Amino acid sequence: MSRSEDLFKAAQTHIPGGVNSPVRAFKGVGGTPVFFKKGEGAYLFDEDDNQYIDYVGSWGPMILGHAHPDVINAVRDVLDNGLGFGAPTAIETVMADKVCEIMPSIEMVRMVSSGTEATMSAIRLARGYTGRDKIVKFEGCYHGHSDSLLVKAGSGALTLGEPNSPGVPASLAEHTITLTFNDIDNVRQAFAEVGDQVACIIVEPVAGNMNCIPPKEGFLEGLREVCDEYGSVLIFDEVMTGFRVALGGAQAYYDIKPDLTTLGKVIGGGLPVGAFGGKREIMEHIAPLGPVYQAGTLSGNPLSMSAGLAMLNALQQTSGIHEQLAAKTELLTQGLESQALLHNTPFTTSAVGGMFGLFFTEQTEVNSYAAATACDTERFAAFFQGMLKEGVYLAPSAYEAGFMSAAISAADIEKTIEAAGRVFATLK
Ligand SMILES: Cc1ncc(COP(=O)(O)O)c(C=O)c1O
Ligand SMILES: N[C@H](C=O)CCC(=O)O
Repeated sequence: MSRSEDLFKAAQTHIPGGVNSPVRAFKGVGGTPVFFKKGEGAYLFDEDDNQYIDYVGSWGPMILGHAHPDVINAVRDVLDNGLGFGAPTAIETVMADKVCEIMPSIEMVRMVSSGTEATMSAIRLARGYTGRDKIVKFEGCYHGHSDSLLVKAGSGALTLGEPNSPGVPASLAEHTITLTFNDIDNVRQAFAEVGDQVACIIVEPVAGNMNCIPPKEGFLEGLREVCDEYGSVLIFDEVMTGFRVALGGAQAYYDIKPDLTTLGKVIGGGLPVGAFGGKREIMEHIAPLGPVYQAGTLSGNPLSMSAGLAMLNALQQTSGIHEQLAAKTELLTQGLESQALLHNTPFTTSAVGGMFGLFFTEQTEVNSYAAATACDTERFAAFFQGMLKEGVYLAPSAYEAGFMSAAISAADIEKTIEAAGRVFATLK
């Protein structure tokens, strides 16, 4: 790790905390962040030439594994034509058609450059469409770092202990109502009081930014009902779950139709992309069709569109890929649970499709923010460091989901489980 240590030291001179996104700093697990130089299939290679089985996948987009030839070649094919024009290109329509085909709740879609932009724009659209200011989100859910959404947020904000970020004006944060994920009674109660002022509910249909917490049966259905009753817009933030838990995302997996959907990660094949889309009636309020302004110089960038389209085509054309991802995730989580049991470590897991969670807890199931934040984060940190030494790269925070890729083999999973056995044996 000596080169990573040197690089981290050098990075801190001109980059705040030495990283360009806070979770990368390893504050939740201690030690020095690993500096990577290459990814290939299931593996990452660091600057010291160590190899790791990767269960982060760039936080989700590398669903086919790193440097997948279809994606790399798609980028190569358009590279020589120029990197962007700030004007329409044909591939944007192909992408829009593909997204609408895969997710039928989306009748129109607008491309942006990150998940943050997607959720920020969807919220503005919901406000503009309904003429209401208040929004509802859930504690521990993360929807990027726009002001309205950095209230009781998950991911790095939770890892660093700042779920309510300084810098967000109180006069803006007061419009964000934060409720309890998986508690539909809490939602009904809040709507009984102020429902007619609520522009939208935004939710991660599978919460992946406070570890990985699947929705309880009836929770998402309840949100749909409440939004219908009060005329609020239901936004599924599928930046993580889209094209991952099923080709059609969590909305296909749970068979619930949101009004708007936000996308990111997979849709760019690893390049910076986001998107938001949904009902035509709502999307027609976006400029230039309607008055709600939203724009982006780099939106629909040809490289990102080509990479994303290659990814979506590969996912669509590889039969059974999501079933295989789910089966491999199950193999991993069950194997880890067995090893933990063998070594008397209180531990449980969650899994939805190609997403999973690891919890150091006596509880057998973790389905709330309170339960997730009651888990033993010190043990998680020790486990993380042990696994890193064993050549397994997990998300460097107890408040992040893990991601399976199609490139990870049964043999890689077996190696991971054996490594975990050795690490569990060392945990106090
Ligand atoms: C569910 C969810 N929404 C939104 C975002 C924001 O995406 P980005 O980091 O691309 O801005 C993320 C990840 O960061 C996410 O996991
Ligand atoms: N949880 C985030 C993405 O889903 C982690 C990525 C980041 O903030 O750098």
